[in-house]
Amino acid sequence: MTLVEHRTSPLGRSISLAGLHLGYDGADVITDLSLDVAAGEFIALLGESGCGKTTILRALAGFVPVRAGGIAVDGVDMSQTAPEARGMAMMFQSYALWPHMTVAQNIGYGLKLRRHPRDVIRARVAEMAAMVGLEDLTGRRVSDLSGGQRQRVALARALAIDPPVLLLDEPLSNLDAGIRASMRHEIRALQQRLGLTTILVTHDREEAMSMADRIVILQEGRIAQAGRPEEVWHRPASPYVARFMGVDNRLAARLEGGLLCVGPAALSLTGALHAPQGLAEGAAEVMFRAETVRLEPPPGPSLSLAGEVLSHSYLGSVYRHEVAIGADRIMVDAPTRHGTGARVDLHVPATALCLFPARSESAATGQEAA
Ligand SMILES: Nc1ncnc2c1ncn2[C@@H]1O[C@H](COP(=O)(O)OP(=O)(O)OP(=O)(O)O)[C@@H](O)[C@H]1O
Repeated sequence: MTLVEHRTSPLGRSISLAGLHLGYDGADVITDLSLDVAAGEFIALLGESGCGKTTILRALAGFVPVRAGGIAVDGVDMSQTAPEARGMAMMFQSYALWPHMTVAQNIGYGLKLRRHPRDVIRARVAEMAAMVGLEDLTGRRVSDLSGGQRQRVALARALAIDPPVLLLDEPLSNLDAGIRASMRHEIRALQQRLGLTTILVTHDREEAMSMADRIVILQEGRIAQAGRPEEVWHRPASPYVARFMGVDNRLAARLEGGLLCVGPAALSLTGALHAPQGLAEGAAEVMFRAETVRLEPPPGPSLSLAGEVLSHSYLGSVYRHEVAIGADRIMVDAPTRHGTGARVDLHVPATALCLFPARSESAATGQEAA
């Protein structure tokens, strides 16, 4: 019987971060961060290097002291609780395995620290090794394993102590692209089967999108947006989030009399085009993805722009063109190649446009886009 079959209810606990301040020495890294995570939910913390993702994870695990605010698990404050009493297992980017120990010794390490009887440890190690597909390698030293196998040992070790909360710090960043893709699915499937509350730190958008129930995008220690992958993808709350989610094209615009105007082009601000609440008339900016631009008018309303191709490159399934729109430059994907100097009529479907107040970088942070 496996670990999973023993269980009648999900393991995961709810986590509540309230007004959290974290930092090192004099400087605050995280300021006034609040976030509620449901039991069994998979959250991805996504953000640029240095924005404080790992600091949040380490504070949850009890390795970074809380300066102000609280960390509650199932409603019980844990901010002063010792790391080993928090019911959380952390899997580090480096895996932090013992190279001189065998796979079995590494997987059983946390159980040994907790002074479980030998036969219990032996049984649990066998169960965990089987769960991550390493049952034939339990006697091998970790130093003689591949990157993907080490990653599985680290995951098995983290899960062996039966943690209600799993903290993953860039767990896949040392793996090559092929293994990374399959491990994403494996970890996600395992997390769902066990019902673990999981918080993943990553700077990889695709990883966050493919694994998490909810993505929390951090910007300089604050939450820029938290939402389902579909929400942050289609309705980024700010230009920062939009760029982070791959919305690379940005053009200056104006809002005038219910119209969105970009140069000579105009589009009615109704129906498919969502404008942030309270967006005033006057200067604005519009953002969209290269792959949403069409060279033929699409069926619904669209913003039509005239441009000149400056350069192109082949991405495999499409050609990416750099196109001049007046003094601006945008990227446009097309199935066929358009040569340098070609004049092109471009159409961006209204549904693909993200509209923001002009120079709204900080002002729009954390606000709803639609
Ligand atoms: N032990 C430490 N002492 C002092 N400053 C630290 C320490 N650890 C991290 N920092 C600083 O805190 C800030 C946030 O670091 P953190 O590791 O949380 O960022 P991150 O978003 O996880 O970055 P990355 O994606 O590069 O891992 C950075 O400016 C970093 O230099």
